[in-house]
Amino acid sequence: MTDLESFAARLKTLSDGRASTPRVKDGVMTLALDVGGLSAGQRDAVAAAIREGGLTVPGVTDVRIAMTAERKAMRIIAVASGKGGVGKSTLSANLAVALKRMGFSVGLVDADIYGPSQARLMNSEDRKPEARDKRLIPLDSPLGIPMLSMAHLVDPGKALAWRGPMAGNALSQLIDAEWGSAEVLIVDMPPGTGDIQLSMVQKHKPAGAVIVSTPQDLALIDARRAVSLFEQTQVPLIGLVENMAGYSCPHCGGISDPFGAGGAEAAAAQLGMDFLGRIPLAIDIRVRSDAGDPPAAGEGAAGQAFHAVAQKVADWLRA
Ligand SMILES: Nc1ncnc2c1ncn2[C@@H]1O[C@H](COP(=O)(O)OP(=O)(O)OP(=O)(O)O)[C@@H](O)[C@H]1O
Repeated sequence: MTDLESFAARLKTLSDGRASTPRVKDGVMTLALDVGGLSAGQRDAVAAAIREGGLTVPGVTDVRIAMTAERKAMRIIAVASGKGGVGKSTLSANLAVALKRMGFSVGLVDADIYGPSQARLMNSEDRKPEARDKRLIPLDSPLGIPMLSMAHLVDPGKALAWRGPMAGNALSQLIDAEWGSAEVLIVDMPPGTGDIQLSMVQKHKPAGAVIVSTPQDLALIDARRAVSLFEQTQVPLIGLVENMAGYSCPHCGGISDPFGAGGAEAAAAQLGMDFLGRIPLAIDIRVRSDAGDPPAAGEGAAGQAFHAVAQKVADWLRA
């Protein structure tokens, strides 16, 4: 076996079968690398390993890699609620995880500029993204979902006192980052229906919106406001998710409905929207979210509820 042949055999492992057979001419090694489905970080790591390996082949002085990928246009899904604290971030994280498990190439943006929580939910705190050609490179979270949050850019616990345009610019930097081959970008929107939300929707034109609400009347009134923001901007509504529905007492097993029952499904029907499902109010969801371990990564009851919602979103994406 020649040195080049033995490198070609090693290349299979180095590139996970993504590289073509290398050719060498006048000391220059050339090969093609399929980077479809890889994040920018993964792509750079594979290319660096190939380059390093290629230069060990006697006579090779340069390694040129042509990266190829079947690029699909990335579709933004905005996850929104009229009011804060209803579980929009929890749903966004779990939706991203569940869609990835279904085979979608997913990215996640925490657009909640003033109260970012995705770094905690996805266990990627204390990390800083790099930038290339003035574009941010998303971080690879432990579950393999590239993501960006304001929490990665500012010191934890430091309050942001930004006016609308500054916050809007920061948000655009997160959305316009180097998302590589991500086909779906889940954007956890800031709560409310003000200027920041409107500018984001007008500028980045989400392919669809998922609205989250608790079954409570007040939350539903706010959810209607979010619906109207997307209707006014002609963003298709994928559907409504009812979060914190039906609490199962871990002691007696009885089910209670602290925020009422069935309100969100009725509201979805009134608004002519699809109802995407119900996520129970469960201690497990709160505990796992705080621990950076999204329930959708597992098989438990809470995970199943998120998977059922994600399945409807996947059907919408494929339709
Ligand atoms: N179904 C649920 N069961 C139990 N706890 C939940 C559930 N959904 C969310 N929580 C908890 O409620 C709190 C608020 O959730 P989350 O941060 O997702 O809401 P949010 O709408 O994104 O809030 P904000 O607008 O402030 O960012 C978190 O502590 C979260 O763990």
